[in-house]
Amino acid sequence: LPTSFDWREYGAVTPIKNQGMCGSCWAFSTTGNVEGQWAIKHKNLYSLSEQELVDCDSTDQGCNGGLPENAYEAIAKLGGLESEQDYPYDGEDEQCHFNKSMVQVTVNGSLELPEDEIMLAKWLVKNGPISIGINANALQFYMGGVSHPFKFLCNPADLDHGMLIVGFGVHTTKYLHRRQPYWLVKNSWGEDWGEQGYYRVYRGDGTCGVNKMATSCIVP
Ligand SMILES: CCC[C@@H](/C=C/S(=O)(=O)c1ccccc1)NC(=O)[C@H](Cc1ccccc1)NC(=O)N1CCC(N2CCOCC2)CC1
Repeated sequence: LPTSFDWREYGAVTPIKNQGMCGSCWAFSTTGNVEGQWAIKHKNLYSLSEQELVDCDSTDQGCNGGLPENAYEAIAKLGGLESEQDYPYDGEDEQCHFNKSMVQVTVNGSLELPEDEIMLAKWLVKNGPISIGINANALQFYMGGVSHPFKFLCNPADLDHGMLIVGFGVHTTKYLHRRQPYWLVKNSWGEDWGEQGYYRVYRGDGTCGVNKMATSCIVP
């Protein structure tokens, strides 16, 4: 296992997006995973439509929340995902205007990944970015660095936010030279949030439940 890895270096990650005032984090977590899986398998990176999921995935609740696993299933049932430009994001629940002839990518299944963070890192290096559920308590006040809140402040059982792990690394603290393994996580709250839109969270002790609901789609 390498010390660090970053799928952004391999063109498998689109720029940071912004979900606005809509609880569609689950849709961004889903498209981020599908974008990565497709790019790695087909060698081309497309920005994919979250709005299609918000409007047309009837197994989830649009701006009131959802689960990536439901979304993968919905994409397969609908017949695929349109591109961001063909079905642009509006950040509110709208009438579904999915056009099957405009489908950019398709999905034909999904995987639940192990909770073991070493196995997750190995899977990431081999296969690509991973969709996760996480407890977002530590995100409200995150100003950068490696987030490692106490368990009672970030209950790993209370997952409420969908995000995307795109890589991992180790941060060595300046003064005490303490090694902090971290996950590099893509958020969907714009580039002004966190570290240019990204979140680094401690890797190795299930912080905030980062390992509790790791999934990926399977692309043909
Ligand atoms: C109101 C929806 C909020 C939204 C994220 C919004 S957010 O804006 O990113 C944010 C998050 C945290 C703090 C502040 C802002 N959260 C979700 O969509 C989260 C994302 C998630 C949670 C757990 C694992 C993976 C992904 N999901 C949800 O909120 N869900 C809604 C309830 C649903 N239930 C399924 C069983 O039947 C009853 C309904 C499950 C998914």
